[in-house]
Amino acid sequence: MTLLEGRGLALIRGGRLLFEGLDLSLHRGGALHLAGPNGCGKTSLIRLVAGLLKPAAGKLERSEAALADEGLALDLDLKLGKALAFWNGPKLADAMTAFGLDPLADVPVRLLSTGQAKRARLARVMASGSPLWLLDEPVNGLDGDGVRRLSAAIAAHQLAGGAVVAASHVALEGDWQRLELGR
Ligand SMILES: Nc1ncnc2c1ncn2[C@@H]1O[C@H](COP(=O)(O)OP(=O)(O)OP(=O)(O)O)[C@@H](O)[C@H]1O
Repeated sequence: MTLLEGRGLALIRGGRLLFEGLDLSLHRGGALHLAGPNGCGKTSLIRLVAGLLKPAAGKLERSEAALADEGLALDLDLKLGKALAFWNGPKLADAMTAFGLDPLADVPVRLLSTGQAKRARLARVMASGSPLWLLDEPVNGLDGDGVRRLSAAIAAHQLAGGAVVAASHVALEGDWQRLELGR
């Protein structure tokens, strides 16, 4: 079953054509790595897939999706466990454990370190139970343990029939289709 299908996509930002005639297709268990130089449009494409930007041309269909980007989307004044619970994700407990966040459940979000906050963003996506994960630079800020946890979470998600789109400057563990933008 297809979780993401884009045909003939074009995107203009700041008056500049970032891409056109772009086709995307992702099935259950699939993983798509968006690569390319700074400014080529990786984040913009993730945001387009998330529905936050409109294509100038083309058609996009997708399943329910969850996005982890630079925005934290968590209440800074709440304890992490409460802040994540706000999203009512069906897999919250599993997601907190998967990203090693259980010991931080009572720490206010505003006190989290960069890497801890990154783990929280990723846990929010996993907790959502959404079949399609959209991850913008998911490895940035993670330590080795965090990267391993992310790889394991992605592999388990794929095995369960989910799919992932990730924009990343670094190679990601596992079997990814690669889409090079900016060529
Ligand atoms: N809000 C905005 N308004 C206008 N132009 C924007 C906006 N955000 C980004 N752009 C432009 O869109 C282009 C693509 O940016 P984008 O962030 O998608 O690139 P990227 O491939 O993710 O880059 P990086 O590798 O640096 O993260 C850039 O030229 C950027 O200046």
